[in-house]
Amino acid sequence: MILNPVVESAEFIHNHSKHVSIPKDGINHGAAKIFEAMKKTHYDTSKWKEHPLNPKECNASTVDWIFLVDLLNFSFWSEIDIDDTGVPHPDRYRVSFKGVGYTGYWSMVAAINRALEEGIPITTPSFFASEEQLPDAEIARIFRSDTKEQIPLLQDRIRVIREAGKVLTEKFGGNFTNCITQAEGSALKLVDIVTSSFSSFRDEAEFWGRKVQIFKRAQILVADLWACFQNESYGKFNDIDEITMFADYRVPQALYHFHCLQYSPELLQVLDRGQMLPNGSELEVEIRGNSIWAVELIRKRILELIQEEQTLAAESADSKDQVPKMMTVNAILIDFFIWDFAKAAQLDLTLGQRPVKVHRTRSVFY
Ligand SMILES: Nc1nc2c(c(CN[C@H]3C=C[C@H](O)[C@@H]3O)cn2[C@@H]2O[C@H](COP(=O)(O)O)[C@@H](O)[C@H]2O)c(=O)[nH]1
Repeated sequence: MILNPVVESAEFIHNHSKHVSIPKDGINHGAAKIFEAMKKTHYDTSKWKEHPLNPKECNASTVDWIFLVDLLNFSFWSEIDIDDTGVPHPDRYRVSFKGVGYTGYWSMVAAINRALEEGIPITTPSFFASEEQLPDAEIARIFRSDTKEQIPLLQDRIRVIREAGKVLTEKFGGNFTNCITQAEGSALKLVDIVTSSFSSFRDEAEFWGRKVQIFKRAQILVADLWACFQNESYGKFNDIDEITMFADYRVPQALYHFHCLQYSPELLQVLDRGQMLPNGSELEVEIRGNSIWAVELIRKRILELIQEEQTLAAESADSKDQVPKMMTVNAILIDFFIWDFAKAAQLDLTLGQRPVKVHRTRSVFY
């Protein structure tokens, strides 16, 4: 059984952190709230297809779509929209698709869907590998904005697109489904194949003299396959529960809101001033590593709550009653739930009783 290096890294970061800590009472309180809300909304993998921009069909071309989306799933915070309240600043980067204007993560997805509607095979690796078929200027046009702010890190996006297209074409027969086949049903093996084959997915840092793995985009790539295909076909994994939360900049903000993270006064000042945190810096690694560790603790606590419920139900239910089916809860569903909650409640997160801004790091890793 392969162990997830990200779990071990997260615990190491947690145990060596000076500016970020995890209050135990916060975990118990947050886990109870999240568990109740997940039960109420029957939060499971079927939610993935509900978003208008996520594909409804699940086949090999959906795998291409998920690969490209998670290849580009990084760095959407705006230099213009500094309040970031969820009511988008009119000038921040925005892409309209089917009459709806999208900002943040969804703006990138909207741009890809718009290109496909325009008949551009943007998700085909042999196409996006080729500068002849797809010049840089055409990639810039595909990610064009409704407003004066352009998509962040456009040149890096072009670079990672070319690298991924080249590696898929030269090493994996031009198709990510071949990577999935090589993983032989193991989510962790697929994360390992992705992070060792594509440098833009190798999201790790030096911390206290050792390498720590975060692997946010590689893990969310596997998670999106699992959620889309609902543990069937290209999304079938026998160790999916080993995947951790995805250390972005939005979920840490929500975890702080849920009292599951505690920040030092110095760190709070850095965030409040909107100071840039370099990728791999001590403060940034502490935020990301403790976010992963906090979700591991939340998951453990939720599994205890489910166990308590099952025992109670078994004791009180007489023979004919059906003991309620234990819902699947893993770090992926907790993460997706928190992220969707954070987007829906962004106003409250930024203006609430414990307002904290997202940390500002420019990086291709998240
Ligand atoms: N931890 C975590 N990070 C996630 C996602 C997603 C998209 N997930 C959707 C797909 C399936 C789920 O059901 C969600 O509906 C994007 N991100 C990250 O957020 C940041 C963008 O934020 P903003 O600028 O506010 O849009 C950026 O770092 C991006 O990489 C997630 O799920 N978890």
